[in-house]
Amino acid sequence: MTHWMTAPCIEPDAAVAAMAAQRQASLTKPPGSLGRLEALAITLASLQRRDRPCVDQVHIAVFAADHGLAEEGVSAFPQAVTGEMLRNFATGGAAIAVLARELGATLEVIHLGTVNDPGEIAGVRRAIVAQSSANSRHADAMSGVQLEAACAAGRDAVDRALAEGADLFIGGDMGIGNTAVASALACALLGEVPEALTGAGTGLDAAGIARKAAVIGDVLRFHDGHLSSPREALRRVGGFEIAALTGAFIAAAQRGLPVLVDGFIASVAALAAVAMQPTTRPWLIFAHRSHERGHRAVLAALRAEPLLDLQLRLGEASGAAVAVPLLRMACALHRSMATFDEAGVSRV
Ligand SMILES: O=C(O)c1ccc[n+]([C@@H]2O[C@H](COP(=O)([O-])O)[C@@H](O)[C@H]2O)c1
Ligand SMILES: Cc1cc2nc[nH]c2cc1C
Repeated sequence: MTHWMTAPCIEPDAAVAAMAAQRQASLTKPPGSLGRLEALAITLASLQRRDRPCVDQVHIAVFAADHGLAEEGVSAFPQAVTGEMLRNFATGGAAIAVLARELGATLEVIHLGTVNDPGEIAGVRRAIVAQSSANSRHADAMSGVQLEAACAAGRDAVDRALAEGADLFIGGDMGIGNTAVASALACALLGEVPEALTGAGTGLDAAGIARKAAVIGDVLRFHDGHLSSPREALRRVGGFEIAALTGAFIAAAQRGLPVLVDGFIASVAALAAVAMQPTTRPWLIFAHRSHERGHRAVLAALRAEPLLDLQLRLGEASGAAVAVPLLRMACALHRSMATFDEAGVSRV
């Protein structure tokens, strides 16, 4: 039996795209003058299979997990922060909580496992895979069973989004050490050297980045010869929240729910998703270029041109949330502008 993550995704509707393109051409503006906002509206129309797309209902799922690799000193922050941030997400003080409120978006936080587990927190969904992934410098980051559980947690979040009637899915990440993990996975998927894809994360200096790249080099050597399958690469060198995002992106594309992809970590999950099931790709809209070194190469590999470049490097879905108003504007223009005929304006 084929695994659910390799089942094909829904195809965007080319007929609706053609109708939306025709409408764009009829609106009172020089053709093409609204630039990428025009393409955005047409893309959303083809994904949502409606002539007038909308992004009123946005579902944001933030997946939090700890990483065994963090014990190698690859982050500027202590590992305890992952668990501590769970409460901050739930009580509304985290950046994504503020942005979700501004957008009127649904925010759910999914706890996949932390070393300092804060226990039950109202507003945080427990889907514990393990306290942490294992240290991929010396072991597989996770077992096959753990990989399945993490990917299914992402798929389940998409199903909740659909049950709520979401127009758009956003996935976010929280996990100290996860830029190193994402860099290692991106190196495995792209055949790149660590130096090309290793950055400051939460704020390492140049010496810290060099040490982090050396650790990633060790990780890649330890798993050498076993990273050619994207699924195996995700299991051996990935993390629970990255696997959840990978599962979520594939599930969203299989169910026909457009995705707005956040920064570096989410984009590496997108890379894994597209490697596992290439028909995922049309469902992914890339929100921003993160300041994290490596994001540019990952976006290039995905042939993605992100909407924003604001030097954000926070993660937790914040960059995607910031881009939602652009999508809303694109839809409003597409829906509500007058046509040349309606306004009695002369065409060329
Ligand atoms: O998504 C990004 O572009 C991004 C870039 C740098 C850091 N982060 C966030 O910072 C944490 C990982 O940083 P680090 O230094 O611990 O690897 C993790 O919680 C991410 O959400 C996120
Ligand atoms: C405080 C803090 C908040 C975060 N949110 C996402 N990654 C983070 C990393 C840190 C350190």
